[in-house]
Amino acid sequence: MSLPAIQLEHVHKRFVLQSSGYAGLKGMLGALFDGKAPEKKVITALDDVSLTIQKGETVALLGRNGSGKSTLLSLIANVMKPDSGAVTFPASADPTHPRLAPLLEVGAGFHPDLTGLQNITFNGSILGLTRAQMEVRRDDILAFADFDKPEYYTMPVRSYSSGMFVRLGFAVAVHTDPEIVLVDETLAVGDALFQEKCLAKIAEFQREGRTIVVVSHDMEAVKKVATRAVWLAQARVAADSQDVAGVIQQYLSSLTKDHGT
Ligand SMILES: Nc1ncnc2c1ncn2[C@@H]1O[C@H](COP(=O)(O)OP(=O)(O)OP(=O)(O)O)[C@@H](O)[C@H]1O
Repeated sequence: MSLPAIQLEHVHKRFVLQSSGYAGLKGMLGALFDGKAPEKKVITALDDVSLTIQKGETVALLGRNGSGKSTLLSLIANVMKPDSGAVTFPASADPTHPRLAPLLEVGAGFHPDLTGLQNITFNGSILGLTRAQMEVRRDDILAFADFDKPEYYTMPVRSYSSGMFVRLGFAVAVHTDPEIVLVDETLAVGDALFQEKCLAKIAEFQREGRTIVVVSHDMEAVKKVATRAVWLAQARVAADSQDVAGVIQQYLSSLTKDHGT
């Protein structure tokens, strides 16, 4: 049996919110005058979640708003740490830092004052590739982003439209030879044509046997692309199976039950 691509073991994640009725300085002063400490609200986003994802699987995370899907993606993307438990990547050459394409907040690693061209190497280095590796990919990245005007390359990215920004961010992320691809479907990238191109790229990643984790509320899309579905409910895994249609059915019937119909 080969080593898993992603392993989550007994992962817990909580968020602590300070709530004093007022936010910021006003809240602190209010609390001082009232003589009361601000109240704390603890939100459990993930509660003892264990998952083993094999190389080449396309896993869809399903669940209602607030069930913990984005938190789970952020932990895999290493933008957040679990409070306890472990997230590792045993099949990767570096089991703590695999090559990831986090298609979550694309362009988040761009420096606003650098040009598009400079950001390709800058963002690439954040995603684990050398300058030389990014330079080889540069023309493909610019073509993928539909940057057909040379002035786009030399403008600082702070003057890009939001569409140009995410197109370049997406193009860089998908050209980093990722072992693991993380997709948040709420990411609306570019126009309909560009979205089609993104979906085609994800299908290519699947054919190449890369590991994909996708968060989606679009059950038809999940049925088409996922090889396994994980339903999160109230911060825990409620169902996990390669019978994707079966997990969707369980999830959807829980929604109808909750609405009393
Ligand atoms: N940075 C944060 N600070 C405080 N609470 C947070 C933070 N991020 C998430 N939460 C809380 O953790 C819980 C899980 O949130 P998460 O975004 O993971 O859910 P989700 O399933 O992705 O929801 P959605 O379908 O709406 O995107 C929610 O109650 C949310 O309010």
